Amino acid sequence: MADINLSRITKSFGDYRAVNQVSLDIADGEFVALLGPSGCGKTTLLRLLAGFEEPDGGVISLGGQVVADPQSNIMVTPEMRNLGIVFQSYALWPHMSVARNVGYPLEVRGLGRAERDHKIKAALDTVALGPYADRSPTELSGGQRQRVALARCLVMEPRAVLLDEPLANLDVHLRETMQQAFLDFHRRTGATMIYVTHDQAEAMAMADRIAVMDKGHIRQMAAPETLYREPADLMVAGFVGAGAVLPISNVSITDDRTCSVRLGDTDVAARICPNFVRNRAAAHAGQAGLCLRPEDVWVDDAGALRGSVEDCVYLGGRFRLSVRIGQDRDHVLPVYANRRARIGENVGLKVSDGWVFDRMQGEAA
Ligand SMILES: Nc1ncnc2c1ncn2[C@@H]1O[C@H](COP(=O)(O)OP(=O)(O)OP(=O)(O)O)[C@@H](O)[C@H]1O
Repeated sequence: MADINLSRITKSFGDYRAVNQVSLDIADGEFVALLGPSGCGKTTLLRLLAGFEEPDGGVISLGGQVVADPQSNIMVTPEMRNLGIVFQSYALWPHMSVARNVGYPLEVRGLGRAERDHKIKAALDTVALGPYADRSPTELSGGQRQRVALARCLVMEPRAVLLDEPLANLDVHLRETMQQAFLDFHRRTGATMIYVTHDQAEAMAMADRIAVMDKGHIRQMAAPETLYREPADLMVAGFVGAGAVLPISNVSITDDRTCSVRLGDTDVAARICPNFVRNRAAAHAGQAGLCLRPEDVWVDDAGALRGSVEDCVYLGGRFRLSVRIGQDRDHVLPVYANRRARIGENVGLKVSDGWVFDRMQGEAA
């Protein structure tokens, strides 16, 4: 297994920059998700890593070895990069048994029967498919087929495993089971894994770190809980997790981590992005945004902050409301409540947390 480094990678198709100056360091054994909306460049980045595309500029290294550097005319072929790749279509041969599908890359490499059988058994055991060795892939469920594809990738002892939306074809229930299967696989093998998805819940559930992509750029790369609690910009705040970003104009900075913001007729304490504090001018120029997650705001009849209920949905165990503060149409908060609320009801609110950042951050990108 190996660490992976991308430095200022760029790739255009005609005039369109699908990947724009992307730099990324992935540690040996790390599970990284590439997350972003359709067309943001995730698959192109994965294909550049795999060697199916050549970058226009920048350097890609695997385990310290440069595998792509157009300036120095270096372009190592996909076979020589030794990366395992799993796509959403499993690409299994229906006329071969599960065991033969898994062992086929070893046959191509010319390994002897005994060594092959040993590796096939170990790989199938890793994905908990030992008893299915003699079956045809046509007799397996979608999730089991995807696990065969993983085992086939594993027998090659790849430097890293690249996965491109591997669960996209599976139903919701099976997706959750397979997320666990991927996590078990990662724990058992210690493989470096790079997982492309546009599903933020999937990325949050599995990855050590998530790189959020938009229009060919990486907007932020961080642990899921950091992306959720401290989004760097408006795109990340909106794409990762539920909640709302309220434009606010009145921020008073307490110290380099905390501030107080004016909501309705009340002052609310919040955490503030340190970069934003450094650029104090922006805080007063109407660029501030307050990110509130639903669990940050609860109905509390004694709360000084008051608002009018616009929507009420039962989630099981609690209700999720939309509550408008004052007359401003932008100031609608996601709120949790222990009781049902009437539309139009005036409720008190308690805000326990919030994150203030520069709404204009990254907008020029
Ligand atoms: N071979 C190609 N020729 C021309 N344009 C391409 C090619 N491959 C990708 N693109 C374009 O580059 C952009 C990024 O595509 P990419 O497949 O990397 O996005 P993505 O984030 O993986 O999207 P999705 O989640 O929909 O698969 C898109 O606008 C796409 O149309």
